[in-house]
Amino acid sequence: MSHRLGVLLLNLGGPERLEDVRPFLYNLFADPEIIRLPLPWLQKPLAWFIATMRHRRSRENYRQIGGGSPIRHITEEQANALAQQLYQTGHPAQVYIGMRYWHPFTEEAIAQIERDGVEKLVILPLYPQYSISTSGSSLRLLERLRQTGTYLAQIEHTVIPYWYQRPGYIGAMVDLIRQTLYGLPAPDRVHLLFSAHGVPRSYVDKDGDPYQEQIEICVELIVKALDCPNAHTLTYQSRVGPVEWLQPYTEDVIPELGAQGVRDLLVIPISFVSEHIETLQEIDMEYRELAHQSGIIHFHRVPALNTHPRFIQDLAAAVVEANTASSVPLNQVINLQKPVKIYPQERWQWGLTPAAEVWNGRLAMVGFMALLMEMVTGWGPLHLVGLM
Ligand SMILES: C=CC1=C(C)c2cc3[nH]c(cc4nc(cc5[nH]c(cc1n2)c(C)c5CCC(=O)O)C(CCC(=O)O)=C4C)c(C)c3C=C
Ligand SMILES: [Fe+2]
Ligand SMILES: [Fe+2]
Repeated sequence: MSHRLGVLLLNLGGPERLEDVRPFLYNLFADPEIIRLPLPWLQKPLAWFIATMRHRRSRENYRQIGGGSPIRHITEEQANALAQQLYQTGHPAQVYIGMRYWHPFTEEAIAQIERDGVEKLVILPLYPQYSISTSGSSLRLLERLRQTGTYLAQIEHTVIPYWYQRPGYIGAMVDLIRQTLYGLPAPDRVHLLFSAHGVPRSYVDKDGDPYQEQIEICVELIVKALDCPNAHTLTYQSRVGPVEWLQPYTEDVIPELGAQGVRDLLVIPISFVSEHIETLQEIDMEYRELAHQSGIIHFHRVPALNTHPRFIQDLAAAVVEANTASSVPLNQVINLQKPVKIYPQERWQWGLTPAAEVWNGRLAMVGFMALLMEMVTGWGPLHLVGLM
């Protein structure tokens, strides 16, 4: 029995034009998986506020990479390559893209899946490692869409929650690293710097986010398969906001390596599978400049996988395996992450516990004073701690 198969690729999305930056940032910060507030009613005003304060700086970064994010374009190429690979291996499927914070939105993808009459859906986040803030956020949105009775409720679905350990993906990464490394004039002098996107430390320590563990195992698998004598370090980049994120920070380690005498550095972005602002601007521009200031003479970066054939073949294989194995439903994936604490604010809403009341009072006062102060003076605690 053959079902009409669909594959839904999940990704973050990015602004396509400079005018999109502010509404994109609003969508991102309005997501409780990205900023976790104990008070649900503060989420949207705060998102508006941060988007308003941050968009100029963020827009300047997007301007430096040509006026918008390439993430949609590249994800579309990945979707086309995946559809072609599936077709050629005898598993024809329609491939859809559902972005979390920009077009094409996940809701739009589900509407198209309905129009096409897809009967079985394989859900594939384009994040190799699972984080509450990325795959978790998208899957939770889908689960909400399922529970509210959209077309998703009527069809069979299965989730591939992470795939950081798949030999095909590891092999594709090793291919790309070798290509870049052995294209350099003195490969044996090169220090390998694996740079993963960070998350707040509390996601891992308090909420059980498996992200850090998956990143660490992934890097070890790559290093083992790479089988070369070069020294390597794992760091975390792109910190936003006041709280502590996973350490060590990329921007601290680059000067340390320079001080230790490293002169040749190869940066390997590890949590992204397509080029986007954090590779093209943060690594290629900011970290390059930092490296040169730190005495590192030769600074290079391994390109993102994009449509690397071995990578696409492995995604196709993962889809076929998921489609033939017993299905992994959305609610099971989300529950699997126990004791992950997701949407704490929903819990706050239900119970007017003493703790909630104390926090309500306390935070309402402090929060509003701070917001007012910033709005009036343009300078306040949020500003100081670097969210903007
Ligand atoms: C594995 C990848 C990613 C993780 C983990 C992640 C967590 C995370 N991100 C922010 C804040 C921002 N992210 C932004 C853009 C952005 N982030 C990722 C990936 C991960 N984020 C991608 C692919 C993109 C899109 C890039 C593009 O090309 O457009 C932004 C906007 C850009 C900027 O202003 O710097 C913000 C802000 C948080 C707070 C977080 C974990 C809680
Ligand atoms: Fe991010
Ligand atoms: Fe980021």
